[in-house]
Amino acid sequence: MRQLKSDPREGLSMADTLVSLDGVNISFNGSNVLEDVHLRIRRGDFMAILGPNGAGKTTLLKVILGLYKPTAGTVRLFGVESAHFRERYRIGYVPQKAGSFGDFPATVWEVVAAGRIARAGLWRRFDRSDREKIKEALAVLGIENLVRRPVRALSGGQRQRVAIARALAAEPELLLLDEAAEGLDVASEEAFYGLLERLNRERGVSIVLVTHDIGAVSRRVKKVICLNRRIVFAGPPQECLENGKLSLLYGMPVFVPARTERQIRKMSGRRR
Ligand SMILES: Nc1ncnc2c1ncn2[C@@H]1O[C@H](COP(=O)(O)OP(=O)(O)OP(=O)(O)O)[C@@H](O)[C@H]1O
Repeated sequence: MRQLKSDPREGLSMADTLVSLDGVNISFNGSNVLEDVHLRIRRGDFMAILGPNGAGKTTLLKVILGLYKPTAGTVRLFGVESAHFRERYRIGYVPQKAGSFGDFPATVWEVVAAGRIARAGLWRRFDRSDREKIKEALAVLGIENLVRRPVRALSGGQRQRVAIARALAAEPELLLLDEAAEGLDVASEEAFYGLLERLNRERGVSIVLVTHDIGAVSRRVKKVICLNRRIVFAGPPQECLENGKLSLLYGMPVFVPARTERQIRKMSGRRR
């Protein structure tokens, strides 16, 4: 296993670089979906990936997760080449429509406990520390009171929380979320992004989320990646909004209405 000690180009310790992609290409049926992607995800990052439909956002997450193998380029996870990386539990994933669960008959406890298997292993019984971590994940998401309920009987917002608690039960250092707020009403969406912000700030979980809603996330994320096969912009959200980068990304004028503090207070008030 090749373990890198430092990132010579940037003078940073690899301990701070959770994911690095260099010159990553991937193609399906002969057409390029990602081209020459260079990306660093660092400890403490809170990053949004934006881009039009079919831009390769989900593919990028799947490359990081090791689900897709790039046709060219290198992927390193926690300093280790992806093909040799064995500690997959360090990266949590909430896929698109993760909260749908269909008619799955499991309870909230069972679904969240299943997330712990990634860390505990399939062949070992849960010990006290596993159960504590499951309880903690439920508590962080504020769903301890739902443990006995079948997930299929929950609201969309509650199911999203279950999906995230399942990912958190494995104590990931990096959480990847793919359009996880889709289908939530505006107030639930605000609460959801607030929760991610707290996970990032208070628990030190690095977060990368794919979203179409720059308006909702721009106040919260520290960095925006604009992807359209290639990374066309990487920087602070304000710079992305001010310099017409989104219009370039989507190939048409884009106006992002910022939510005012008053609107947000009103929405939060409605939830109480
Ligand atoms: N396993 C696969 N086999 C073939 N083509 C694929 C596969 N996965 C993704 N693609 C193609 O790659 C392109 C990018 O897909 P991807 O899901 O990454 O886009 P996206 O930016 O997440 O889009 P959206 O915003 O619509 O979710 C699409 O044209 C898709 O059809």
